[in-house]
Amino acid sequence: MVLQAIVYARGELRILDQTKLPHQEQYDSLRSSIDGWHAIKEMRVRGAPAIAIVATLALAVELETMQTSGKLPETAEEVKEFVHQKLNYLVTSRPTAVNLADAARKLKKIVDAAAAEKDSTGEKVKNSYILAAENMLVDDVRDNENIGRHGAEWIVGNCTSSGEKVSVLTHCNTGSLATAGYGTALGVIRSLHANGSLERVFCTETRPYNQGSRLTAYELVHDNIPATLITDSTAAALVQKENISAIIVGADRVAANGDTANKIGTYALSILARHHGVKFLVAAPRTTIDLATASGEDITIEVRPSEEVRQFRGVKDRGKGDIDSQHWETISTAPEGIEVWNPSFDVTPAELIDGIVTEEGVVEKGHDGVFHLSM
Ligand SMILES: CSC[C@H]1O[C@H](OP(=O)(O)O)[C@H](O)[C@@H]1O
Repeated sequence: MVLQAIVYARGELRILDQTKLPHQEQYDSLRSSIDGWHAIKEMRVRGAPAIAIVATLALAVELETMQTSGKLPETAEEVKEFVHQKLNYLVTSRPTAVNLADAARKLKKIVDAAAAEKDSTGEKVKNSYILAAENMLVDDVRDNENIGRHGAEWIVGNCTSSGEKVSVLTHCNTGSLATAGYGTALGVIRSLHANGSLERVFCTETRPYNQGSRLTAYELVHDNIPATLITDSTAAALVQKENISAIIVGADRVAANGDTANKIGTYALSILARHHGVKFLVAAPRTTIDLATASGEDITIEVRPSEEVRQFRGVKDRGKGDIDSQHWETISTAPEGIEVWNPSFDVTPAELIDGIVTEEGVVEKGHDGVFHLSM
């Protein structure tokens, strides 16, 4: 059965609460942009593409409900203004990933055009928004499958001698739980596995939110892909001792020069890769490329609550099938007095990135040593 983090039908949106995984599969209904904002802020849904899709679909559900309950404003201008206001609110949920801001920019243009049409109405503007938001959901899965194909071909062509299987290392979660489906870096890994080229994937636990041990491991077990979970601090020993052909990660924002913001710990992996002569790839749809941001220095890095570091959310396993939310325990692992710095992302400089895998293909640096990116 395909793993679905986002379940959408016109007027209805449900998300798999990722704070409960891997032990509990609970879907939450989102009925408004406020519901969407909180789901993203609380990381019940996370991952750059998934954040954009859930936020924009939450507003689509809100608009559809307004119409079915007779509360949708009559005029095109009023609905256009409402959409602008709600998108401006939604983009404040998390600052680093660019996909939501990119989607908001595109959707504002779409509703502006719909509102400018002769004899436009509130309903016409609403419909233009909903259709565009629904298309983004469909486009994301198609883009991820193309990313997977291009990335797998590149790795086989550049990281192995003919016929050899590859072992790769990945960080955080970039799969069906971070997107509308299939995934970006994990999509490349799925494609390697599907074409028989994957020996094994190693995934880091990705402290402090544990996207790797809780989410990526969950996806790999679900898909029966040969995988080994390691702590973040084991990565260097792994690359030193194992034949790792490539390290492949996702992205939250790729600046115009190729500098890439991704989950904290990514920069360290890029240094490790370069030291050992291992290829380092970033996999992301072009909606993650932000040409308006010149370099990584200009990317806002989200700093999250210190409790995420101090505390560890564990579940008391009382035997199969006996786990539910009341068994969740939050165990404090550090004294209150210690100061905590908890940046959720870091920036990997373009010079340490060997390729950026997009749905159009793998972008490598030119003879001038720089990436030439397009959106
Ligand atoms: C497919 S993009 C996933 C990207 O987002 C993750 O961050 P978070 O879990 O905090 O949303 C991580 O940086 C992944 O690479």
